[in-house]
Amino acid sequence: MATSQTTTESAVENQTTSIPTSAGESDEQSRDEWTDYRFTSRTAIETENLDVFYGDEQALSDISLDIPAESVTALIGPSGCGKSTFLRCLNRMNDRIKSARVEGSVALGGQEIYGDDTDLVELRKRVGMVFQQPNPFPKSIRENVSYGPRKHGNIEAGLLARLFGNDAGDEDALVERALRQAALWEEVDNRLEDNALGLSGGQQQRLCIARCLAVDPEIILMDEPASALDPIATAKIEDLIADLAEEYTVVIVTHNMQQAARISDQTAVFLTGGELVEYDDTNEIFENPESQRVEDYITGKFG
Ligand SMILES: Nc1ncnc2c1ncn2[C@@H]1O[C@H](COP(=O)(O)OP(=O)(O)OP(=O)(O)O)[C@@H](O)[C@H]1O
Repeated sequence: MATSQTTTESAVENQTTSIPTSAGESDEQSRDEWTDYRFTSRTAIETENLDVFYGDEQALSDISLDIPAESVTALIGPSGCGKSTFLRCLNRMNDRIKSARVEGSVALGGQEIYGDDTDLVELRKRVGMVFQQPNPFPKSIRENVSYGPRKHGNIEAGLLARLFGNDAGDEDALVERALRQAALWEEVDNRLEDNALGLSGGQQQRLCIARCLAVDPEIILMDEPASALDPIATAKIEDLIADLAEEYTVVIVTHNMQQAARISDQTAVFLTGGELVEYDDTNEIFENPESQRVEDYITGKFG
């Protein structure tokens, strides 16, 4: 969790105190916008009236929701309903797609990210991303982890000092920390100079998570991070996600509803047409959904 962004954090605090409590707000009002007055923790991500188009095709329609910090939020829904598109809005990865047009607002810690003055490199450090297919660089395990901090000049610019205080070590300390956080250290500590492509798929995915953690993000976006992995590797990733949520805000796209039920605190259900149909505590979504369409989806009647 980045601790240097004092401005951001105070913005968050201001924002949190200005959110009305459930008293005085009807359920209908809060549900209208899927902004959450019941989750108690502070809001990490706030989207408002978010629309995304690819050319003339609308992929997301009027998405407003608040994502609480230091928790796991699952995005589920049938293929093509806009889950990945939504995820990519949160670190402006859609900017890289020529035909994509994003309208509306996304704020991180109260700070709008769709302004011309947003530093995209800084944004993507704050909001890391892990993809479906593990994609380590064809370099050593160590270089995979140290690449980001080196590229961004963080090692020299004080990331180590921030993470380790006066005992700031060196690159080794940063690499070890990230690999430990990604639950990979014990498996690779004696082969840090080996090529990362020699690791198993599950290890490669944890290495990609370590690479993301090494630049000290606040938010980790995961797009089906376990769908290419076997059940044992999947279980390790799921355990890791639970641990990460103690310190980071995790938003995960998954097709696996049992996985969403197991690992997430909140679940957002998108349905065809890029519509957010329901967003609630995960237990509510799976045990007591409000919408018939959501019930039909999670009971496998379509999708
Ligand atoms: N780069 C792109 N260019 C054009 N259209 C796109 C692009 N990416 C996504 N789309 C379209 O936007 C819609 C939403 O796609 P998206 O990948 O966000 O859905 P999804 O719910 O993540 O799907 P899946 O579960 O199959 O990964 C789909 O109709 C898709 O064809």
